[in-house]
Amino acid sequence: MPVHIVSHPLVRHKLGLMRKHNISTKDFRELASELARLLTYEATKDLETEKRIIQGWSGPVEVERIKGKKITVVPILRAGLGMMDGVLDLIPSAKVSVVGLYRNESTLEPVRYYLKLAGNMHERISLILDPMLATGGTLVMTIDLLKEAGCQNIRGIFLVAAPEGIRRLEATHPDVDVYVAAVDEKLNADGYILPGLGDAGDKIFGTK
Ligand SMILES: O=P(O)(O)OC[C@H]1O[C@H](OP(=O)(O)OP(=O)(O)O)[C@H](O)[C@@H]1O
Ligand SMILES: O=c1cc[nH]c(=O)[nH]1
Ligand SMILES: [Mg+2]
Repeated sequence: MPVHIVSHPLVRHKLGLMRKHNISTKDFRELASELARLLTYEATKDLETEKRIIQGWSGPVEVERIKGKKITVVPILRAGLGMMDGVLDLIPSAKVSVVGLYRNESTLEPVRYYLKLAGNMHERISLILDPMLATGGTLVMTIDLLKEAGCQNIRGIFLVAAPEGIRRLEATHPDVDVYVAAVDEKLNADGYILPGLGDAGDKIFGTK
């Protein structure tokens, strides 16, 4: 199943705080980062580990470490940057691949303006970060770019998703799993999620 709704009480509580009208930039930013950290915990729970023996304080001890593919974190500019610190808290050695896309306000189609991916993408797990999955156009274009670069293991972390975006993801990239704090009701005529969070980029960067 490509959509995982993370319903931990801390996630539900923090998302509820983010929905408040007139929330401050500071609070919105802090909560976006905290939620990203919690969602990362879920999005990485199937990573394989391998056993090895190390010298512990009382002698040799068997420990585990993450095996195989390395993770690259993929924030989608701008708003995805607001989730990056929380994710890197848990995966501090991850390489960062930056995808710059904005949504054309009239057509709602994504427009690409920047791309800088880590090397050897075929060896990596991509963890896409964006607070909002609305029509899904931005996510689909990002996955297209990652697959073109050779990445075969892609997952995404979003704070809020719309059913429309999830349907589009399932139709185009059913191999990609997404982890979300909530799936909201629908999109409005301007392509904003209802009840949603409003414009997440503006709220994280304090622009209007
Ligand atoms: O699913 P979609 O319909 O494509 O919409 C979602 C995209 O829209 C927002 O970005 P926006 O274009 O506002 O850019 P910003 O992050 O610079 O504010 C959001 O952060 C997603 O990237
Ligand atoms: O609800 C939405 C939809 C797209 N982008 C946002 O920031 N919010
Ligand atoms: Mg925006």
